[in-house]
Amino acid sequence: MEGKKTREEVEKSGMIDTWMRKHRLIYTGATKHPFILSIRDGTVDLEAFKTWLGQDYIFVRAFAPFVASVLIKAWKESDDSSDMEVILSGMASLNDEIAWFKSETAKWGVQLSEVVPQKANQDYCRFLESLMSPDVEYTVAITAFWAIEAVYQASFALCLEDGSKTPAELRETCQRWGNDGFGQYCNSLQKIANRRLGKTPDDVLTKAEVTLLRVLEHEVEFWNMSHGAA
Ligand SMILES: Cc1ncc(CO)c(N)n1
Repeated sequence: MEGKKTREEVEKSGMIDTWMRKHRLIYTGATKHPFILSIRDGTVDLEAFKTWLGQDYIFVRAFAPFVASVLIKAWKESDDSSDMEVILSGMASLNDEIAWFKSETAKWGVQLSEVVPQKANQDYCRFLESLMSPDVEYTVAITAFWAIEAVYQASFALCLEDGSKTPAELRETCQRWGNDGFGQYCNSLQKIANRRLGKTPDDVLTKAEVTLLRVLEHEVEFWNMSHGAA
């Protein structure tokens, strides 16, 4: 029988892996959502895809300042100067991403000026804003940042696996988050989070775990906007 792991044992394997096992169900709910599975099996409703596209553009506009706030925390609090470069590379790709959203929405005939943020999106953006507060520890913020990116990486990578029937016109979208480079970037974020979580006091550790769960819940709700629970 497996006993409770000591703090020391958990640190060796990495807190993120431990939490992923512990919260497997909600993690799977966020990364293998019916909307993603519908892309993967080729049955996706293109109206649902367009809804996601317009809503995600709004999300990314709020996500960029959140990433900027993580950069500030890294600069002030990090014990490793290379953290900043990883976060900065993430900011640079967001610049690219915003341009991509503009051309992709134009391609699909989605009028960005007419997209109204839905409730799940508003809630998620408000949550991001709460994490931008200087009172939120760098360790908590970087854990959230990793989770937000990792959900998209895992979800879209699934649509590119052998045997997936992702429609040709959606492959570029899936590549954006499902490509190996983005996977490496998520691994770098995970390493930073693990390093920080390995030496954080218990109260901050608990805050980071709760924040991770909130991210996963918001991701599920976000997918639900386009597909499922109306
Ligand atoms: C909702 C959501 N989560 C994560 C990402 C990853 O950048 C995104 N673009 N949108």
